[in-house]
Amino acid sequence: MADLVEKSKKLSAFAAVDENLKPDHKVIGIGSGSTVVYVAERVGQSTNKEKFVCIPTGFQSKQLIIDNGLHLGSPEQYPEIDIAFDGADEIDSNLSLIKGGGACLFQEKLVAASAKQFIVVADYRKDTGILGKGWRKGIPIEVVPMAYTKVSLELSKLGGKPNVRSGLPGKAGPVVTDNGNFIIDCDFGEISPESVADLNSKIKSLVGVVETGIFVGMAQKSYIGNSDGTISTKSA
Ligand SMILES: O=C(CO)[C@H](O)[C@H](O)COP(=O)(O)O
Repeated sequence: MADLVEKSKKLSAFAAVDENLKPDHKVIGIGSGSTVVYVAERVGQSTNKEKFVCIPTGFQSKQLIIDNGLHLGSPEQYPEIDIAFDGADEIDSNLSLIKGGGACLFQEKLVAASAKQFIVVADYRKDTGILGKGWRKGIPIEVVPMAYTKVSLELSKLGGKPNVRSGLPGKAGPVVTDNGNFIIDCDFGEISPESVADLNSKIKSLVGVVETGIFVGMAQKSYIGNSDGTISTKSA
């Protein structure tokens, strides 16, 4: 099972890079997580790799770029990105995503929003069609630390079950993001594809919320590695 999942991650990542990375691309967004490890590996195998500048979505992503011998850039230097690749925690039928399982959602959204093309790579477990169906930990929401109780209260009023993400066993107290903030995981149950944008706007409007892990209308194409060794693609 674990081997099948790993193979499908690699399959999706390699196919996404091979089919979408073009000779005229210069600035590439590299996401976070275990699937993107294979994206960075494939980009690093490119004969053109010297001319790429790669923009990370967090600390792990930065290390992947360096370890694969790629040039590192920053979002400040490159507000326009030719193409970005990233993983997802769940994907719905409209290519809306839950992201932030690795607590990198702010920079992931910044990079995706700066990219002309945003491609999602994932194994077959992520493609459930409905957000909240397979990913039961809740929507990751990055909040300014001093606002976490206020935001939690308001998320409850919106019908969610908020939970500040713990840093245990590695750290006593909450997870602290690369930006010095907390993550609230808020369970809203299953979210129909039609109501995702509205829920996202409501969460985003709460004072203290830096960004949500709901990505609506951002992914242009998904590459899903299936358990039988095939790949399914979908375009928005
Ligand atoms: O959003 C993310 C990190 O914040 C990741 O993209 C998401 O968690 C998917 O990770 P993986 O490829 O390991 O399943």
